[in-house]
Amino acid sequence: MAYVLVTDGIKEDGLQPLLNESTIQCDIGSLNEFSDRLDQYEALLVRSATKVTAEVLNQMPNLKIVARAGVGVDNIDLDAATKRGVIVVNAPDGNTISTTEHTFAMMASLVRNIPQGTSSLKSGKWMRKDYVGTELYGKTLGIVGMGRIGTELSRRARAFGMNVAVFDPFLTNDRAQKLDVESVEFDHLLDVADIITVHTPLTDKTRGLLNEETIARTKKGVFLINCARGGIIDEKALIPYLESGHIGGVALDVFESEPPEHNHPLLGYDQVIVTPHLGASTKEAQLNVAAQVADEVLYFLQDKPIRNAINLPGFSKEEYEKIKPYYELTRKMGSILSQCMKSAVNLVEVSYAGKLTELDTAILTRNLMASFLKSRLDTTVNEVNAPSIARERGITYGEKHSSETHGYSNLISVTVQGDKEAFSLQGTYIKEYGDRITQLNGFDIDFHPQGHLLYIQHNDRPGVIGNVGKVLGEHEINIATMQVGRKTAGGEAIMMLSFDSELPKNIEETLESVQDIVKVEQIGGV
Ligand SMILES: NC(=O)c1ccc[n+]([C@@H]2O[C@H](COP(=O)([O-])OP(=O)(O)OC[C@H]3O[C@@H](n4cnc5c(N)ncnc54)[C@H](O)[C@@H]3O)[C@@H](O)[C@H]2O)c1
Ligand SMILES: O=C(O)CC[C@@H](O)C(=O)O
Repeated sequence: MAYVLVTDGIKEDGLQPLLNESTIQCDIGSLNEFSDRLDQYEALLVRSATKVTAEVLNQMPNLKIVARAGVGVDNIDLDAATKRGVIVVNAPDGNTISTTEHTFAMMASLVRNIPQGTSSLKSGKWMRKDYVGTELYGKTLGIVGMGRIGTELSRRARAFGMNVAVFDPFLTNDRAQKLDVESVEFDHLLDVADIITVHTPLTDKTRGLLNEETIARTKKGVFLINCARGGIIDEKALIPYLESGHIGGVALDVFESEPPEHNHPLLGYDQVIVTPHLGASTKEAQLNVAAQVADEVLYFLQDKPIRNAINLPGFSKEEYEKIKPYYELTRKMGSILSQCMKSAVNLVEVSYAGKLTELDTAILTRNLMASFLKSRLDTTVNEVNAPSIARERGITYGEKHSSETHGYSNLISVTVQGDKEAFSLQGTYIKEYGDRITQLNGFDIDFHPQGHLLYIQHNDRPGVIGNVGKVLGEHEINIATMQVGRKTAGGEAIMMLSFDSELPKNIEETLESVQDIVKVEQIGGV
């Protein structure tokens, strides 16, 4: 039975895939309510209220996946999760339309004083002169961050006859042209926009993007909107410009601290309209994000591919199908390399050739590194934390795509480099034969990496192979397969033997005492 905890009132209708699964027990409530059982959960589903801190992760030693029913993962300590090997997934597009529509509604309300008019009329006044608005038609909307929401918003703004100027360092000219928007530098956007709306994540680069200095550059009467993350617009910086009348109005759905204090200075200004982080609060969005994360968690618990991991390279189902056969091969190669090269390693180089160059191989390299490190360390290592663990241990690794296929349709070549020695391995996947190791430390060889293996380096002399057979026979060890390889007659040679069962621990020493044998390594668990 897998235990899953669902918090923050994630919409139950969307959780059906998890609730209907007989091998999963889903508890619904808060971390506090289930504090005596936190150690049993493998999956945790949250919206934004639950703070998944390093401390919470420590209280959940069995946790393997945190799923955020929404986009922003700023309530999750990603570094701590990654270090622990906990996968973090989100629901990246389930609430895009709702948040776009909310932003648009905020913009329309802001320029036409709708909230102010509503409360004034409800308080018994009829103030038509005070609430003269501004048309959207013909105005320039400045969008900072042209991702999912920025893009959807630009379409709606164009439909309203607005000009759209966009700043996003990752936006290509081609895409800007297709979307019929003008891609501009940030300073230019500040100069030309009548309304500025931010749709970036909150990062070190975007925190305080609109601050005292940058707001000073904006047009007099500018309207500012933040339905992304509190802090992208510096709240304090707004005050002098609201006082002076430079800013025409501000619409905020998000705040630096949520909820904002009831005497928050911005709440006192009539030109400031606010909603309590309602961007994603529609029936449709909540159903979408709940269903998206429920599917992801279910797939994960069933060992199926997940698509929206934040701390793993993402790939589609189609890509996964293509990558699957090489996944097992890279796992085995990592394990063999780690066991053959017992000394300290400071560099791992992975090269992909043939069909593999058409794929996103980053996940394969992570898998290989995880398997390589796992054989050496006594901590949880997986594709998520392999990069940070390698860094911590001073191991640099990299991958490249190469044209050297050596006649195979696909080929993975790995070299691990230490201070004094290096070790290399090549492997391929052949549909009819499965995974094969085709070269080991420069020796051509061909074996299926499976079961208990013995790697022997020796001098190419008559009788060595017979002596190995004799020693193993004396220990009643039955050889399943044997492969030999050499570079030149009478020079260095290797043997790779496989066995049906585990070998005695001391067999390496016994074999190393045989004449002309240079080195023996047992390779287990492949
Ligand atoms: N109010 C809500 O309820 C609500 C709901 C959903 C999303 N959000 C927030 O909205 C924001 C946007 O969401 P999205 O789904 O469009 O994200 P997204 O990842 O699709 O888009 C973000 C865009 O910002 C751009 N960007 C990053 N750094 C930038 C920088 N320094 N300057 C300019 N552009 C930069 C990226 O290139 C990307 O195109 C996020 O902060 C998300 O958390 C809020
Ligand atoms: O859970 C929510 O309603 C907030 C969602 C939103 O901020 C997000 O980042 O997806």
